[in-house]
Amino acid sequence: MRYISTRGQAPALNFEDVLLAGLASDGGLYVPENLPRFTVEEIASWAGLPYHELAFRVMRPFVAGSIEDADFKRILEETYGVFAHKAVAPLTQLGANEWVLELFQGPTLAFKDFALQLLGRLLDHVLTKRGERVVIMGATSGDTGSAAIEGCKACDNVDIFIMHPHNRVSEVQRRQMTTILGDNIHNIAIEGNFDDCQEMVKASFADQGFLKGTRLVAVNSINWARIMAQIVYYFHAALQLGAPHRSVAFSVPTGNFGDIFAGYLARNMGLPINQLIVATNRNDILHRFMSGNRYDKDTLHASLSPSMDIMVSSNFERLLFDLHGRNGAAVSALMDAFKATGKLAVEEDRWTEARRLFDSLAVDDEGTCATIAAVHAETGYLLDPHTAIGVKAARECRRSLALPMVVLGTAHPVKFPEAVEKAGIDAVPQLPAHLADLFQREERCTVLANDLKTVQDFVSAHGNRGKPL
Ligand SMILES: Cc1ncc(COP(=O)(O)O)c(C=O)c1O
Ligand SMILES: N[C@@H](CCOP(=O)(O)O)C(=O)O
Repeated sequence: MRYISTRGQAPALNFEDVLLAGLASDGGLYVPENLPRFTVEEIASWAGLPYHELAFRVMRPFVAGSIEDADFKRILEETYGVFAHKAVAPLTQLGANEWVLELFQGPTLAFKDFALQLLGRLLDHVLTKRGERVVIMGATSGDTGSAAIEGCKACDNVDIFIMHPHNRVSEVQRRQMTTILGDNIHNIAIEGNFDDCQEMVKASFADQGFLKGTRLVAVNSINWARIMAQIVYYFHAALQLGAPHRSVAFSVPTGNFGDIFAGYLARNMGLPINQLIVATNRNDILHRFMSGNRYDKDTLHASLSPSMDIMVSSNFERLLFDLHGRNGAAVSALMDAFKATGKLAVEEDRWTEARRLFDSLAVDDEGTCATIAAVHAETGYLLDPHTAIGVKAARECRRSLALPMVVLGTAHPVKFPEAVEKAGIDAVPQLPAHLADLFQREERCTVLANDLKTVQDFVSAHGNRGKPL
């Protein structure tokens, strides 16, 4: 499998090189040159497989030629073996034909574990084979950071730098990152917002002089391997609900557009998905695009669903690439114009094409709390604020009551006690046993100004097991 850039100018890479990358050298994102497509018979034959075996079948075409089958099988079994639930991603029924896919059974209690526990193991495998050390720089609004640190903490060949917006992640999220101590783990609180952190990661890929020759790797969803691993659970959920002989709809709490883009790819690989709902909080640039063809930058607001406090949505570019007939020059021109003006719209027929599959809704904090409270009263089930936004959007935007609607349960409510309390629910859940002493653990974190050079100087001063590069 070869991977090409959405901007058409960077060299094509194989899976191993795309895993060890981030943004392409032309500023674009890597996508598979040709997407595998499975037949109805093939998909049907996967019903009932354990999660890691399904994962092998769905992802094998993407890694073939770079990772040996036997190694990949072993890595997948190890990755999903650490999840708390034996189904890995259990489905819980909320209402009539309405389900939550619990993606928070991994070690850091959010959907990021599905890709990042795998990414850490794949990096370890490839870097050990090559005898190469790398630096990772990642931006997090709360969940990617802890999952990436957990996934990479045992990798001898990695120094990982995670930037989060200072005071804009929940306390549980912050402690999940800052209490993992190791001389190759570096938490940075940036005096800015998530977009500032993400922009610094992207700018660092464009100019890597500060790394003095050490390779830079991404753990955010700009890294193709993140998206690849997230495709699997769409198959896992849909197969349990009658696919491929029946269509299924998904409502996806959305920020960087990575998770829902994985659903879009699952559909293009043959899974019958009839609707994808983009569920955002009040940071609603994607809802404004889906509902009115306006992708215009706005002020980034802090909300009760902090992981989705994102404005510039990385993976939207991957959708634009497909909407423009995979024409890199057209995407490059659009992205240049967006950088200059902060605004983007596409031709009417391309937007109509997107609307055939996607619907959207923006839900404010009040609507989020009301949904947590209503679902708790109806069923006793406690939603986290991100999943609550997905449920609200599913209920408002659903096209067919006859088809199953699956809401991606992207995080465990224990990570967001503030939203649970604001929803009027007293019984805030307990941290699971492996995190029970989280509030007693020592924290290590450096606060830095919202300034690229300051951050890059910090990375070059600590990028070799805490010592200078
Ligand atoms: C809990 C949670 N829900 C939803 C999202 C949005 O996912 P995506 O950025 O892939 O759109 C995120 C972070 O990205 C998250 O951490
Ligand atoms: N919500 C994310 C933001 C980063 O998104 P990513 O999927 O591109 O890593 C987070 O929790 O950090």
